[in-house]
Amino acid sequence: MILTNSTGLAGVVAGETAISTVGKQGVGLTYRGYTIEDLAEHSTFEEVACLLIHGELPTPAERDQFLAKRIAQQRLSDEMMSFLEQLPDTSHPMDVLRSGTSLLGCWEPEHSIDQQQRIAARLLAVFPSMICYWYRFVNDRFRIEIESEQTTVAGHFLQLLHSGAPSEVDRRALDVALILYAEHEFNASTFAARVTASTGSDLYSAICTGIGTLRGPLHGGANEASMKLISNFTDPEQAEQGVLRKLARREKIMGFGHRVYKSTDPRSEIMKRWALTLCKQTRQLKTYAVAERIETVMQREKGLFPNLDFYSAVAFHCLGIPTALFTPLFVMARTAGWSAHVFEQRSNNRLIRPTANYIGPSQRPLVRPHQRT
Ligand SMILES: CC(=O)SCCNC(=O)CCNC(=O)[C@H](O)C(C)(C)COP(=O)(O)OP(=O)(O)OC[C@H]1O[C@@H](n2cnc3c(N)ncnc32)[C@H](O)[C@@H]1OP(=O)(O)O
Ligand SMILES: O=C([O-])CC(=O)C(=O)O
Repeated sequence: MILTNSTGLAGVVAGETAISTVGKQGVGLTYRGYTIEDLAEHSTFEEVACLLIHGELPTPAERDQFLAKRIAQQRLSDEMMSFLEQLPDTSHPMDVLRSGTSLLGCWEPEHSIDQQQRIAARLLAVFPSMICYWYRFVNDRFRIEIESEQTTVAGHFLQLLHSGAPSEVDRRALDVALILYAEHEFNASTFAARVTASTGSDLYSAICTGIGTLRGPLHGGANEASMKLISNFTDPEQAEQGVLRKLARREKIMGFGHRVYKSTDPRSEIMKRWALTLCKQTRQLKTYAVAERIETVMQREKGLFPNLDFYSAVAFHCLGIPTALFTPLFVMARTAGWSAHVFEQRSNNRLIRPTANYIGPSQRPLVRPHQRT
């Protein structure tokens, strides 16, 4: 038996993948051999989703076909809209997506593995409709029109949220964020989704597992926590003092550090440039200055660098996206990666079931209820 004392499975190789490489020798990220820098510069989220799900970048004809199908796949059934309207106003948006996914699994079940790619495409297309329909209903008491001429996740999401077509800069900024969020090897939510898939379960269940695991602040929830932190400060000096106080109390600063990357998260550098563009455009350079000062303090005091969640929070904020929808955006992107991993797990499956090092009491006689004191 191989025994590891690594808490949190840090550094443990738990399987093989041909989908992405994260931090080989501590740096860099590739999706199926393409660098994240190239994909963020020259590709779109829909192309990246095809790359992850089908294994190769689409030809222009395949891409157009994928986009054309999206319009129908974005639709919400009357039953789904009625369900979303009945959820409590206080629901956590991640619970809305997780519950919506479960229900879709009841209405459009996966009967056979041949349907897996169609279901992944449907989930990618329907998530912006689902979350925006619910959000606008709860906050504006308004039933939005789900039809939009937007053929991309980024465009559709922004159009439904703001009731108007986004500018090209805004749409592209969100598109790039989705590319960066789409896939990340054996991160906690993807690994959890693979465990679910390894039992022979359906794709909807694996995606629900991913959503539930992503929600926590140590993983996807960090983008919302980062924004809450940044919003506490009105200027860089105040931010420096606030972060120093938190560090003195041994509190974690969300949006910093990473399990695999050791000196930088390559996605953060790309997102930081977009955050600056958007802060300039919306005249929120104070917010950018606060974020940059937090980065400086974290580097100086802890040697820690921002991960993707930190500057994504600034960019999403400038796009007028409510903080509560930041982690759902992560879901919209990561569904591509989760799906690719489920397909890969299924293609060469063996039940994922490690063993534990028992540290409880040694065997002992049962004490009957009347003898217990
Ligand atoms: C897209 C993503 O999901 S990226 C991750 C998003 N999550 C966050 O941003 C949450 C904040 N960051 C963290 O909690 C961690 O850095 C993680 C969860 C990302 C990685 O965790 P691990 O590899 O388990 O590192 P761990 O939490 O053990 O930290 C190691 C040391 O660095 C410190 N540290 C790590 N991250 C931070 C942080 N953000 N703020 C302050 N200290 C930190 C820890 O306190 C610990 O210090 P100690 O050894 O003195 O106790
Ligand atoms: O890889 C991780 O542990 C977390 C992360 O950055 C991601 O899932 O994008």
